[in-house]
Amino acid sequence: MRTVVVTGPPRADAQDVAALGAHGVATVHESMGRTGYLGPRLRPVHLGHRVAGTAVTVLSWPGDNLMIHVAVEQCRPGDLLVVATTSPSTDGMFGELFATALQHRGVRGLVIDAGVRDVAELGAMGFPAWSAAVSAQGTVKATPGAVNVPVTIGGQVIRPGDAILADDDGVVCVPRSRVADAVRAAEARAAKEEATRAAFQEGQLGLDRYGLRDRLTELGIEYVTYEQRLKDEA
Ligand SMILES: O=C([O-])CC(=O)C(=O)O
Ligand SMILES: [Mg+2]
Repeated sequence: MRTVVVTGPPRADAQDVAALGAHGVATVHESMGRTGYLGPRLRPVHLGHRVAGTAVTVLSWPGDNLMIHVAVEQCRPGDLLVVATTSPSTDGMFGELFATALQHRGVRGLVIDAGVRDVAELGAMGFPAWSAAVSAQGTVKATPGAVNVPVTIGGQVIRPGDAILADDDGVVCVPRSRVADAVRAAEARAAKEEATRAAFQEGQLGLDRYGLRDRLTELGIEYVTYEQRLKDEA
């Protein structure tokens, strides 16, 4: 593989990314037409974090974290490191030493389609990470890869500078050119959900609020009393 390190790619607008971070992953994913979600394999290493940042991408050989070291130098405050491997791997490519270096550079977190280790230390440092695995398996620093090229995780293409939002529900990628739109859409959805929440707190049913009773009729779903059901079964 040819080693490519792309320096200084344009990032999504910092204010838009900050506004995105006010919303949950599910809200943003839904409001973008159910796109961008990296899938359930990417799990939070620790619960309770919600971060939004701009992607610095890494394509690494499995079991080799050389390119993560290269990528650290490319990171700026507000970035979020996104690591993919050229073939599936669960090795523990990332731990508290990397997190220390990234924290020093103002990096908001890590998304890695492989393993992390030093889980207790990452928790104590408050460094947010989402990974496909937790693994103590050590790795080498030997093989070329790429930094700041498009990578694919969970079927989603992540380009350098895209906005990444991650929380307890997982990770969503918003293309750099769509972040402002995504914020507007998320705000609209959040307002709609706020009204729904208030209605549910008052006891309104989803069946009525969403007009689902007609749907049940269309689907031919019948209501039968328990007694009738017993008779029918007899
Ligand atoms: O050094 C490594 O290979 C990964 C690790 O454990 C760390 O970053 O602390
Ligand atoms: Mg370590």
